[in-house]
Amino acid sequence: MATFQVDLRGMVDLLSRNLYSGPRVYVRELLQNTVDAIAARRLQDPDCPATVTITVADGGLTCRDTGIGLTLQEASDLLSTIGASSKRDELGLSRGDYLGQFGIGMLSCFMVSERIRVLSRSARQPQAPTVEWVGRTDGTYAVRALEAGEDGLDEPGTLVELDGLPGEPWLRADTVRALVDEFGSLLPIDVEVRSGQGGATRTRHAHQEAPWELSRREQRRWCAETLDAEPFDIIDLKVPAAGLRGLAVITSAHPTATAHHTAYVKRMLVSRSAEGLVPEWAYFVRVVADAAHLRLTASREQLVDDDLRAETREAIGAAVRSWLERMARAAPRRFAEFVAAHAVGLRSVAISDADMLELVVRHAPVESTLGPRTLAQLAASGKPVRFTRTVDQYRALADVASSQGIVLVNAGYAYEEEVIAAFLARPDLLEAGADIALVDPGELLEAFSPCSPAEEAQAIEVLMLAAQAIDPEDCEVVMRRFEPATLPALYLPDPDLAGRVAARTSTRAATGVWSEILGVTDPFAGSPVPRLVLNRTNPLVVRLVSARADDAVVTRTLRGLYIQCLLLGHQPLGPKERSWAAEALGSLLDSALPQAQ
Ligand SMILES: Nc1ncnc2c1ncn2[C@@H]1O[C@H](COP(=O)(O)OP(=O)(O)OP(=O)(O)O)[C@@H](O)[C@H]1O
Repeated sequence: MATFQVDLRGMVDLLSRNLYSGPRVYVRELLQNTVDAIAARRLQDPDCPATVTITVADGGLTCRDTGIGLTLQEASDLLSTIGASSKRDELGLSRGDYLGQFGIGMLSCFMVSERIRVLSRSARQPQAPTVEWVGRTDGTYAVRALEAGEDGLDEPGTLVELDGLPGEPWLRADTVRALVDEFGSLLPIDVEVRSGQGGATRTRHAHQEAPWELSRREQRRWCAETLDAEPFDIIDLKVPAAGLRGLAVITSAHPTATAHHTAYVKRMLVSRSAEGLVPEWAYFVRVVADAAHLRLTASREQLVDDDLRAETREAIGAAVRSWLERMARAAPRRFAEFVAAHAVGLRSVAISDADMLELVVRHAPVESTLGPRTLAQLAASGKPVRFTRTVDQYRALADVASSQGIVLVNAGYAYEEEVIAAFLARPDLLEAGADIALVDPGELLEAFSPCSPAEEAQAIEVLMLAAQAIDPEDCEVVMRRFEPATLPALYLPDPDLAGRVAARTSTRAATGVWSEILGVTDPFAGSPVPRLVLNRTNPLVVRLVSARADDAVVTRTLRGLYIQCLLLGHQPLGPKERSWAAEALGSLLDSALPQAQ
């Protein structure tokens, strides 16, 4: 049977240049091999030295470790076969003790060097001579045992030598130091970087404490420096199935911001933009963690999207949820602060996420005429609850609704109405018998007491004048008795006013032409218009209907009341309404000032 032919140069190119996000990862692959080699040597000699020395000189780099080293046979088999690794068991499964598994990491060095030279002495065969392996980007290699008298290694371990491409910036000493810090700061081995004349400049790296090993105060400082933000809170994370230890940092991130998590595996940095570690609803969480058992992609730059990662995500979600629940119970003020900072985000997620909806319904208060209340509390209040679509409607109707025993909810802020709709569609969350609906001005009007026939008769002239003073298409003026008596009039806007006005305007424009041709009538002509309800219990209204004032005065008063209601309800004023406002104010000032002599 024939076997695949491999174009070696293409293969080397593919695995070195195209697998990784950039050349910088060569430092990580070198470090990782040293860590694995030291781990392997420790299995037979727990007290063996654990040091790595990286020397940057003459445009090249060497990396010397005190690891297990390689025999001639191992060097031929493992370094010369793409995909061969000593870090898998007989069944080809990755071994938990090691970081490597794919047998390709070394090839990443070809991104920065045409040639890789490895000198190695096996700790298993201390008497054997040093082995030399030299590989090139064209896929050729040579392996041999050094002759007596040749410059080999004095002690077991491995030295990897990279020539460096001419002018290669990734091999500059400061870059190498930064990369060692980036990938290896938490590693439990001594790493030294030497540079300058005779390796005179020496810096020590690694051995740093991980963020989750620091005190809370240090963790906060770490967050401020690394995540560029003061955390709202920090949660300790432990997910034994994934061997995960870390922190969930609660940030003020926006739901649309991409969640970047920092993932380490066995204390080696995998990624600062790891994905899939928290459920979508927890968009405000940034995870910093080490997860020994999570699988990595071959480039080792992302976590594999598998069942274990999903299980881990669930567990982290549960930890965040119980943090939220705990805070809602034990520190309501702080919780309110959190909800206020994330109100829009939490609600936007709640619309499509059942768990978040439950949380929002139970813990996030909305503005209501009873004060700030959660939707769950309102549903359990036993009172009719009506919500408004805009903040202005809420302001206009709040007092009147309360006096009618109706609880009014302001659902005028982003996503509030959608959250209420989602809540109403969840019978499992909704209290039986809860009465929650969109406010209907007609319903409010019906709840007002009608005037007596005598009062009606008395008001008939004023109401007829009203139909001339204010265009009935803009607003219909009616009279009722209602509380509070201090309120002379109430403006009941159509809950869908904005949409209706826009539709009517466009229909008017269309029907202007079409009604003539097709005889089409304005479909909005019969729809409910906003109403101005005069309050017969208010002394000013009583005076208006009982004193036979001049028509002009009645007109001005009615328009004045109308403008006052519009302003109170933050309704927009058109040019006509603005001129009425000026007129009303002008006549007020006029009557207040003494007449000129
Ligand atoms: N510093 C070293 N000391 C001892 N053996 C080494 C060293 N570097 C590489 N090796 C040997 O060479 C093999 C191939 O290394 P390479 O970095 O290509 O792959 P890997 O580490 O096994 O897996 P991965 O591709 O996941 O990194 C290793 O399995 C190991 O046996």
